[in-house]
Amino acid sequence: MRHVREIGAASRLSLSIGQRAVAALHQELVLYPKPGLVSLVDNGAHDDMDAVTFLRSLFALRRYFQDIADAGMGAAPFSELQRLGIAAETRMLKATGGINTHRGAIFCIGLLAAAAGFRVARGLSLVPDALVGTVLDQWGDAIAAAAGAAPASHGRRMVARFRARGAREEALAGFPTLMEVALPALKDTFALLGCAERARVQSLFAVMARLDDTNLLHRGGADGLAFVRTHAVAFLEAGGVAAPDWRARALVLHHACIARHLSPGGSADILAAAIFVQSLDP
Ligand SMILES: CC(C)(COP(=O)(O)OP(=O)(O)OC[C@H]1O[C@@H](n2cnc3c(N)ncnc32)[C@H](O)[C@@H]1O)[C@@H](O)C(=O)NCCC(=O)NCCS
Ligand SMILES: Nc1ncnc2c1ncn2[C@@H]1O[C@H](COP(=O)(O)OP(=O)(O)OP(=O)(O)O)[C@@H](O)[C@H]1O
Repeated sequence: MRHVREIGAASRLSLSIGQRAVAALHQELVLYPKPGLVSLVDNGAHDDMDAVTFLRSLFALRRYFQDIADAGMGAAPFSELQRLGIAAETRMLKATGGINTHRGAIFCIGLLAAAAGFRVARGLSLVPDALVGTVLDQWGDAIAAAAGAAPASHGRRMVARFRARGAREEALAGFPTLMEVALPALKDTFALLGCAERARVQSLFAVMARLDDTNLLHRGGADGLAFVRTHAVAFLEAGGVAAPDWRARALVLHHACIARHLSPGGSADILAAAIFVQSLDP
C-alpha cells in the first residue's frame, strides 16, 4: 500500500511539472505584441501556422512533458530523453500537419522538466541555477556527444555558417540567455511594475537583443538577426515596457518584422522556458 501511495505521489509531481510546461507555452502563445511571432491576435510573419496550430500542438504535447519529468525522476540516460523528444516531435508534426511549432521547446523545456523531475524526486530545491546544473551534470556529456550525430536542420546550418550558439549550444553553455537575461528581466520588471504581461514582453525583448536566434538567421541571415537585435536594444533603451508608449513601439517592430518575414522563434522558446522555470520556484 505504501508503495502504491509513493507511486501516486511521484506521478502527481510529474503531472504538475508537465502542466506547468504546457501552461508556460500557452502563456507565451497568448502574449501580444510579440515581434513577428504567432499570437491569438495574428500570425505574425508566419503564413503556414496560426494560434490554432499551436493549440493543437500543445494538446498533443501534454503527455510528453509529464513523461520526460518522470524519466528525470528515474535518472534516465539522455538516450531515453531523446527517444521521448523524437516521439513528441512526431506527435507535434502529426497534430500540425507537418509544421514545426514546438521543436525548440520540446528540447529546451523538455530538458528542464527532466531536471525538475530528477530534483523533486530527491527532495532537492528547484531554484533555476540548480535545475540547469542538473541538466549539465546528468546529461551534458551525452547532449554534446549527440550533437555530432544530429541530422541536418535549419538550426545546424545556421550554427555552422554563422558560428552561432543555437539551441543545443545554449543548453550546453548552461542556458546563459535564459539565466542571465530572460529570468532577471522577468523578475525585475515584475518587481518594478507588478504586471506579468509587461514583464513577459520586457523579457522577450531582452532575449531578442542578445540571443543567436537561428530562426532569424535562417529567415534573414546576419542582417535579419542584426535588424531585430538593434530594434530590441532601442526598445529597451527607450525605457522598455516602463515607457508610456511601450505598446505602440512594440507594435512598430511587430509590423516591421512581418514586412521582412522575420520571426524570433528561438527567443519565444527562451521566454517560455523562463516562465516555466519561474513557475517551479515562484
Ligand atoms: C536540438 C534541437 C532543438 C535541434 O536544434 P537545431 O538547432 O539543430 O534545429 P532547428 O532548426 O530545428 O531549431 C530548433 C529550434 O530551436 C529554437 N532556437 C533557435 N535558436 C535558438 C537559440 N539560440 N537558443 C535556443 N533555442 C533556439 C527555435 O525554436 C528553433 O526552431 C532538437 O530539435 C533536437 O535535437 N531534436 C531531436 C530530438 C531530441 O534530441 N530531443 C531531446 C529531448 S530532451
Ligand atoms: N509564438 C510563436 N510564433 C512563432 N514561432 C514560435 C512561437 N513560439 C515559439 N516559436 C518557435 O519558432 C519555431 C518556428 O519558426 P519557423 O517557422 O521560422 O521555423 P522552421 O519551421 O524551422 O522554418 P521555416 O518555416 O522558416 O522553413 C518553432 O520551433 C517554435 O519553437
